[in-house]
Amino acid sequence: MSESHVWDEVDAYFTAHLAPDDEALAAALRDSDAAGLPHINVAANQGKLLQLLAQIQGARHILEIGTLGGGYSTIWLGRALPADGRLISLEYDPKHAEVAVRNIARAGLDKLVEVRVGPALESLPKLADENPPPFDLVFIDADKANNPHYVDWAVKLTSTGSLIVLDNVVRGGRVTDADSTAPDVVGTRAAIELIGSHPRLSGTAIQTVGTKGYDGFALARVLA
Ligand SMILES: C[S@@+](CC[C@H](N)C(=O)[O-])C[C@H]1O[C@@H](n2cnc3c(N)ncnc32)[C@H](O)[C@@H]1O
Repeated sequence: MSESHVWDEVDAYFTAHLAPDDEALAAALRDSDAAGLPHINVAANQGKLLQLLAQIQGARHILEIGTLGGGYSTIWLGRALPADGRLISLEYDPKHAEVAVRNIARAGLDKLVEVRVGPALESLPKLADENPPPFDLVFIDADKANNPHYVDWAVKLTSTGSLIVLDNVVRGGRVTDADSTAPDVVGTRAAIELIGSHPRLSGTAIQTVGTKGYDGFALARVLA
């Protein structure tokens, strides 16, 4: 039996009052489960944070790297968009993408959201070749080893005032380990240090605790 923590109850309380799942979000998680996909989506109150950040940005163009099958964060973010907005979500695994596309359609977001299948480092240059309008918000939540490359691409595909959100930056505390050779730690450290030293980024990182355990995220604003 898994241990119960006080923060699980606190998250349940916050979520019930501030970020309850509706039918489309609950069904997305159910379908993702039924397809045997891992439970590595953001928590509901984190999804609501992403939605609020997109709304605060007045986002019309959102880029997500790492869709998963629920399309769960995608749905939270997609709901922040105006009717002429656009969200492009990049997903490596065709099975994840297939389940996500169904969930996104059930949430009524298929006109606004496009899931592109393939390794993000191949999808990103293709996307750049299309000369898209700058993305107002980029949510990075895929393979952590490539985090510095994703931050780099995010800077290229955004403009002054855009927001970059990088998820899961704590790595169970291992992010402090400069000697680590674990790809997720090395990638996350490189991304944090890139944000810290980049002349066009102003960022911070926050540790969190909740239903997803001990975790954290970084935010970076794109400067002129
Ligand atoms: C943590 S999950 C995304 C969770 C999702 N953002 C949510 O909160 O609902 C990470 C996803 O990134 C995908 N991924 C892993 N490596 C990738 C890559 N190189 N390019 C694109 N997607 C990748 C995985 O297949 C997985 O579906």
